Amino acid sequence: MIKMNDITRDGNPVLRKRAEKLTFPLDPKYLKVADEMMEYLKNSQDPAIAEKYHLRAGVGLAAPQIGLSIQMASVLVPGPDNTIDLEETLVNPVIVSQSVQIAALEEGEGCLSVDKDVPGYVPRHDRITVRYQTLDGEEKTIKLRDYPAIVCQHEIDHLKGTLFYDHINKENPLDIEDNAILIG
Ligand SMILES: CNC(=O)c1cccc(C)c1Nc1nc(N2CCN(c3ccccc3Cl)CC2)nc(N2CSC[C@H]2C(=O)NC)n1
Repeated sequence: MIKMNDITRDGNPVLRKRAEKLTFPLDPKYLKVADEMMEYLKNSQDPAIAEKYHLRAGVGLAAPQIGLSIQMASVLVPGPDNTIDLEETLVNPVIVSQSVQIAALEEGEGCLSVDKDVPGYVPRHDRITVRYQTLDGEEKTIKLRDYPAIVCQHEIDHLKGTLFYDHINKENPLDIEDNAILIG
């Protein structure tokens, strides 16, 4: 199972590389990686397992965060009442359209690869359309908004070597355009 010491931390050059596109059929070793990344997210969201193995909770994990510079990211976004809003492993994801409307998490963003707390709004698009391939190579297009959209932008950033704090206003971290939507 993936544990915190398997997660690359800020400063590791792999987090600043553009990840390689994957070809299909996927090498079986990458299928295993996808399973392990999703398993990490599930474990990290289970208080008992997270405590037992000292896992930081996450709703997204990108392959560069476990040292693999490949275009693969898993997202597991819970909805209300133990529902699941989004559970998917995105291969070669591309944001094909995005809203002018800006949104940000009201509490800022955290990242499993960034140990320090970096306060500030991370301006992102409130709505996005993502085109990606599933693990069996099927092309899919999904439209996302609000929290799931923020999470996918954060994970797709990882595949381009971007970290969330790159987007924070350096002069005034709590500065964001007036009509930005703050997601609580
Ligand atoms: C600095 N302030 C903050 O971090 C921050 C502070 C407060 C609120 C938010 C909302 C913040 N922000 C933030 N909180 C999260 N979690 C909330 C808790 N949750 C979770 C925790 C326990 C069980 C199950 C679950 Cl589900 C896991 C996910 N996740 C992200 N991000 C940024 S996009 C990728 C995603 C990620 O997975 N990061 C590791 N940001």
